[in-house]
Amino acid sequence: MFYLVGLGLFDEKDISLKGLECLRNVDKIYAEFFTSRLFGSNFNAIEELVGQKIEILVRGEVEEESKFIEEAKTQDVALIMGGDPLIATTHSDFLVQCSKKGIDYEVIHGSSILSSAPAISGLQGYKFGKVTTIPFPDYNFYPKSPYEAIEENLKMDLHTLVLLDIQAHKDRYMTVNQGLEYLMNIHDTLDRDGLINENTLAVGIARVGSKDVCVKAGTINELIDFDFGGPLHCIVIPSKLHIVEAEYLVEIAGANSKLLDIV
Ligand SMILES: C[S@@+](CC[C@H](N)C(=O)[O-])C[C@H]1O[C@@H](n2cnc3c(N)ncnc32)[C@H](O)[C@@H]1O
Repeated sequence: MFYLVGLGLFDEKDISLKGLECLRNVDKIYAEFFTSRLFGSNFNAIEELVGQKIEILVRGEVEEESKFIEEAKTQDVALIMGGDPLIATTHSDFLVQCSKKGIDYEVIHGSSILSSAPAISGLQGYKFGKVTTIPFPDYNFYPKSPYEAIEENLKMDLHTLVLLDIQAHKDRYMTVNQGLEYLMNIHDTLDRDGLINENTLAVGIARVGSKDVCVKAGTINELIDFDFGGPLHCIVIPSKLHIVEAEYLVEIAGANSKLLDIV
């Protein structure tokens, strides 16, 4: 049997009781931490909680080799990861592989950044459009697509959740500041008036799921040098606000109270 188990957002206490029961009973546990990571936990704490060793896999071992699927023919094997296993990851492919090979499987969901970041931003979940991710730029690689995705959402009065790149093998986790800088660099290269500029309202969010969660709203100009603290970070770019959303951003997320005059 093959189990896909989401660990949730921040530390080992975010594992559901169902997930914990499963992990205490399987023969083997593998982990991938390149799609997300629990920053409030260390690996030993998870091993101690589930009572057995866990093997961490790198991206190639997960996406190309998938040896855990073969092993699941004869044993109970679990693959664990941060967040929800089937949201913003390619892990649905493992279920397809299991189905084709006649291997039973079960998914144990975890809290996902895709619901928790919109929730803690105070904006209405059903008013979010396409999610986008800002990648770490590289030589000849600086895609405009994240900027354009936000623009498309803004044109339809939809908020945007912006995820930020993780390069776990290099221990690099993009910050809100780097993400906003990326958007401003794209803005500066446009030969037209882009919809996102330094006066655009943004919400920087850090460490969702922890007691130390940070939710700070302001213009890009105000947030670009703000210290959001340790990882993980993401950004929300709000579109047209309802008064209830604006009140939350002012009261909870420290936005300038002038926001209430313009909704
Ligand atoms: C690919 S997504 C994770 C998807 C995961 N399967 C899920 O359901 O949450 C990873 C990105 O989400 C954001 N993220 C994940 N957990 C976070 C957290 N606790 N606080 C803030 N941002 C987070 C970061 O931008 C990170 O790079």
